[in-house]
Amino acid sequence: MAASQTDVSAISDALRQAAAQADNLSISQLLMDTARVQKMTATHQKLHIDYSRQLLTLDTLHNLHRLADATDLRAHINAMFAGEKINSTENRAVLHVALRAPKSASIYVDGVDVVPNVHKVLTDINAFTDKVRSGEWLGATGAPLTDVVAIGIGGSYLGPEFVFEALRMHPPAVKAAKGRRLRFLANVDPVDVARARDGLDPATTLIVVISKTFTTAETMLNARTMRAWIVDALGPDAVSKHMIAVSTNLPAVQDFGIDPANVFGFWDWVGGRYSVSSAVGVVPLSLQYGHDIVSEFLAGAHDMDQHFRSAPFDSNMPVLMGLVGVWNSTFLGHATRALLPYQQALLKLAPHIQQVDMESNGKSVRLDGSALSVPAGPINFGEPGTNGQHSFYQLIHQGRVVPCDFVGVIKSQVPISLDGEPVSNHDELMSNFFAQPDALAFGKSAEQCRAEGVPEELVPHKTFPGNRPSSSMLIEELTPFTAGQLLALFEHRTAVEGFIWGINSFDQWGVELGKVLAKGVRKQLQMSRKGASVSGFNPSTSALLKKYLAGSVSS
Ligand SMILES: O=P(O)(O)OC[C@H]1O[C@](O)(CO)[C@@H](O)[C@@H]1O
Repeated sequence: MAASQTDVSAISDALRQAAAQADNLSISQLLMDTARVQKMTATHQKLHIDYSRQLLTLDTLHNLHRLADATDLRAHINAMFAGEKINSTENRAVLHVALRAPKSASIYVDGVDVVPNVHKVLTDINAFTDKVRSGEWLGATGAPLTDVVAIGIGGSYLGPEFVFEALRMHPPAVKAAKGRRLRFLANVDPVDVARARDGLDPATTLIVVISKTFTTAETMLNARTMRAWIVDALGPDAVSKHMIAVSTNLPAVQDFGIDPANVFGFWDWVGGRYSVSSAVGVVPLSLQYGHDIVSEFLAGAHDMDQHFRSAPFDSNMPVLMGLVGVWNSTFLGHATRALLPYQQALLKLAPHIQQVDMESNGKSVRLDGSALSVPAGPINFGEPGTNGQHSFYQLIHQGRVVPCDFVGVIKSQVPISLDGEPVSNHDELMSNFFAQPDALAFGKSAEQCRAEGVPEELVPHKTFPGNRPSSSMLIEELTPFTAGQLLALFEHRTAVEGFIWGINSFDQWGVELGKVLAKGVRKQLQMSRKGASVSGFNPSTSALLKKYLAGSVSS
């Protein structure tokens, strides 16, 4: 891709100069400019975003768009959709968009159209999950399998859990899930095993082992643990009825003892954290909600893919959110950003986006291996409102500056209105959604405090500096379709930022070292349980290990 380095440097210089003067800008004054506010909004179907509370002039926005052009953002997006191997350190295409493409589409990797295979797997999943849901597929005792434990971690867990929670109270999903339970088992902590199977009966439980590699230590130990639970209760032959898998590693699944007929595949061009639209999400979600609902979710994600691919950048939601992210992170130097959905059904959005964004853009080198000279991906965190208000909002109002992404829903999935209350419960929630961005932007001056009669010694404590940036997104209603749009929107925001920074957002070498060191510790614990002394570690780790071994039992 032939980005002009001269242009990029010149535009970056202009943006750096604007950032150096950003302290002179006042969000409250910028917000009085109606034309600017109108310009800094975008609507796509049932999604609307307002980023006018960013510390950003129209000139700077223009320069961010120039930066997008100079870094060949359009070409990068096209390369991703075209199946080019843009994950260069793993020599892989990045095609989660193919997972939700319609049957009529064609997307090629190494000269092979992948769309027919995607739909073949979807058809197989539909057939299998229909059988389980209808009671045609029975467990070893002849009982229907009403409960599902999905074992997986990272991308093989967080996305499916986000969608599961987003739809849990959506009335059609509630109806479709009647009589069924879906649990997730991610952590290798035995407490998580106990929590996942608490109250479940092996005779009515289906275990779905989800792992792209089928080598992830946590998932494999949890899978062996749950296999033992099934075998102890129902005998070894029960495994074929009670355990299925989702993986790209068929031989390893077979070695584990799962019937190859009950394995749903995907492909190396699906990154773990981008895999919720593959069998990784589709199998557990279809078991719970049925494939009609899951199809709507995929259609929503596809719709956002199309918007991302074809909308002009000045109305392209993922691009606009990405440009804001680059401005805040690289130019204004904000190390964090918060994702604050005012919607309990989105309680797992922030944990999922944490992985999508931080595993993707938590990088310090460019694609060519040279060191990045500017900070890239920020620390992402978040919590649903209003819970977060009673947790960490103190800091975001009066402590550090944290750019915030507020997400609100117009129509509640489960409206409640009580006689005698001034507003409905949802309006109460949304009062906070509208108030918080203004509290961050406008703050409260010492003069306002004094005018309210605040004692002088308390004035500094009760003053809010304001001028804190945020964006607000409104979604008409949270449905499978809009949940899919939302997922793809945040996936593509991350890609936009990574493309502009010139990093590889699709590898994750940073997770490897800790896994390797854990192997050495595991070996030491195994030997020490048989009496060997601790050796080969630094003094701090040795002392901690000895304390652990002295205080714990081996089981
Ligand atoms: O699906 P797998 O192969 O078990 O991997 C699980 C997770 O582990 C990672 O490789 C590293 O944490 C993630 O990228 C991935 O989502």
